[in-house]
Amino acid sequence: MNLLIYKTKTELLKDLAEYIITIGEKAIAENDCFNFVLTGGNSPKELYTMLAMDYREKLDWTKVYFFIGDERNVPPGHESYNGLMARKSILDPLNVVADHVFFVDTTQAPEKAAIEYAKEISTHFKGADLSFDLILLGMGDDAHTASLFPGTEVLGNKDVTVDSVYVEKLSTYRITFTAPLINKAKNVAFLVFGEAKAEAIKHVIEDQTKNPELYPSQLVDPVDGSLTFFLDSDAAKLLDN
Ligand SMILES: O=C(O)[C@H](O)[C@@H](O)[C@H](O)[C@H](O)COP(=O)(O)O
Repeated sequence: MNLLIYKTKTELLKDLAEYIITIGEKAIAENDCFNFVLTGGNSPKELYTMLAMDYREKLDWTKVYFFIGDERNVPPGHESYNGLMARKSILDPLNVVADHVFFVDTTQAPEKAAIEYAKEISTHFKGADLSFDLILLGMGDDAHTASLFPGTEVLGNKDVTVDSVYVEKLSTYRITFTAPLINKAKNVAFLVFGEAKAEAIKHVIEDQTKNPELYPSQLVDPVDGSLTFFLDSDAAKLLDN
């Protein structure tokens, strides 16, 4: 596990953008494509815009396939649909073509949407191991990641798949990568900044005895891949030096 702590969010985002480009270049050199899973939420918006604007010429974006690690149970045009945020901040500015975008079809019921999304991903990987080149993750102040929320059934899903889950505290369904699917990735990177996340980060990174029911991000432990935390000093403030 790599722990990278930055004084400012700007420094963090620049380094993370360069990290993403480096992984993309390697994936394209090796397999002529870069399978890149975006995180939802607010944290990545600035990063996505930076990639689309400042790093437009730094990667052959036509070789990138974009996925989303979790989705809310709202229509695709809804303002809180993660896919819409991704379209606005990076996909449309980079003119990404439709068949390079794999998002959750939330016009279907959550369970069906999850099954369909898992099928699409499996078809994309032509039945081979579902091993993404990079999965970008955010983290909530309750230590959830993707839609792996504390105390939810999906935490116990041992399948390498996409699942639907009812999240009591939000009174809504979510569709999410399971922890085993995340852990199949070649590289996983958390993007976490701000003081509100400091308590969660401390538990996720420093707890000797893991308690993933309470701190689901502790489930992220790639089988063969790399795990890197990109934190600002506020999010890292409770960590022992
Ligand atoms: O659908 C989502 O909201 C995300 O995938 C979720 O896991 C997010 O990464 C965290 O909730 C952090 O969200 P912020 O970046 O908005 O703090």
